[in-house]
Amino acid sequence: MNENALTFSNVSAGYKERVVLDGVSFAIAEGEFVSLIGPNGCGKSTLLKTAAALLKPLSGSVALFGQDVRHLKPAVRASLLGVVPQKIESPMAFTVSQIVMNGRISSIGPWGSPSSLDHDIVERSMIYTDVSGLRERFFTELSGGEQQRVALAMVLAQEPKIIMLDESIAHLDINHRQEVLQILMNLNREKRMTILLVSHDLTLSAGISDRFLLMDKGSLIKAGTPAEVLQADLLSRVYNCELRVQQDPYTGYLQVSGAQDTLRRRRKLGKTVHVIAGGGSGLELYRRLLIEGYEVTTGVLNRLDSDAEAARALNIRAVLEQPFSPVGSDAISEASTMIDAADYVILSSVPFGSGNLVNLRLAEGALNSGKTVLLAADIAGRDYTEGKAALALSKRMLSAGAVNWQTIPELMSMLQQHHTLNP
Ligand SMILES: Nc1ncnc2c1ncn2[C@@H]1O[C@H](COP(=O)(O)OP(=O)(O)OP(=O)(O)O)[C@@H](O)[C@H]1O
Repeated sequence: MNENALTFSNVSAGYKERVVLDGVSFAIAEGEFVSLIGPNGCGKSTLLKTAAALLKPLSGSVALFGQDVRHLKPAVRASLLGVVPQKIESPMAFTVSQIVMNGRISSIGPWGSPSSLDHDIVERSMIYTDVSGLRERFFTELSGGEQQRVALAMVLAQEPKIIMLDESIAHLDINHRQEVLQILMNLNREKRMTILLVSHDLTLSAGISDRFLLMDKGSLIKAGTPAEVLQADLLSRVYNCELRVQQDPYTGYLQVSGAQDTLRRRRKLGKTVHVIAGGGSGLELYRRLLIEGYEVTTGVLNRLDSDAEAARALNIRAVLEQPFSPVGSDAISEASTMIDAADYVILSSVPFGSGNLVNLRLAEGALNSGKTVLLAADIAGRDYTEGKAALALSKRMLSAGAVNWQTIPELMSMLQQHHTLNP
């Protein structure tokens, strides 16, 4: 049976007041090649820093080959784990060969001098990563991709049992990326080196990984084979955009795409969407609708509402009412005119109270005049009106043909389908 190389047991970790990792548990067996994926800011680098004992867990524990990382002496830790960071800082004076020799420090010791074996290992690591031609150059004067290859050479020289790479191949050109991946795969297959690769290239990772770990907002939300994790619905939800997963007919590997054809669609669509929002619930909707090429109008909003500020910043026409006032008749008639000119009316997940219930009535009017109305689901938890009037109104609208939406990617594809069928 495989021993676990890395084990996270219910780990929470973060920075000062900010908790980033929230109860993360997983194990990576020795010899596995695992890709860690997830949107920007979800906590991937924080997870790596915690694994390398650069961050102390607030609770839970991290073990390397069964031993708590915090109890390992630095030299032992370096013999088990090497991390190639996103970016490495180096004092001006270090040359490439000095940096790579740093990888040997934990075995040489602070007062020792490199043996011929150390020199051989450094040489081999530089040859593997194609940096031996740069050996006398100062590290800080190298390009981003060259620096990444030197950082990898340094970690290879460390000869650890696990290598973790934090998007370290992102800056490499296509040739060097293939080479580095080949080196990692050879180390993995021939020397049973365990690899944990933080990656934003899901297709590339699908072709080389035994398993994926998918993170979102500090939690590990799915772990499994590429086929188990690379599910279009799941990825679209986590990355908050429309994604497609297909199998390459020649290699059988999974390919994740979507950006190109949505990009092609992103021109002016000649369709207007009126958004009923408030309290910040409209911001992401405005942003996504504009990017997709819709004309957007909004209201009625109170003047100091954060959605009113967002609409102004985005040049979105908005019907505004005085701060902290219920929606008055002038604003209602202005909003009705705006809604008449729109192709769709979308209600965000705005809370309803007596002051803005009229917005829901405006949407009902639009529905009754034949417009497509899409309501954010689960209004019950946001209904602060007397007698749950908003909930009753939304039920009536749903039975008259309004449609519920759950997530923004789902809403975007509903709109897309609708205007493909009704150009
Ligand atoms: N030194 C720090 N101090 C305070 N907050 C931090 C620090 N480093 C990261 N964070 C925050 O922790 C969260 C997770 O960051 P992290 O770098 O782990 O994300 P990530 O998934 O690696 O992102 P990316 O894909 O953009 O590299 C982010 O909200 C980030 O702003």
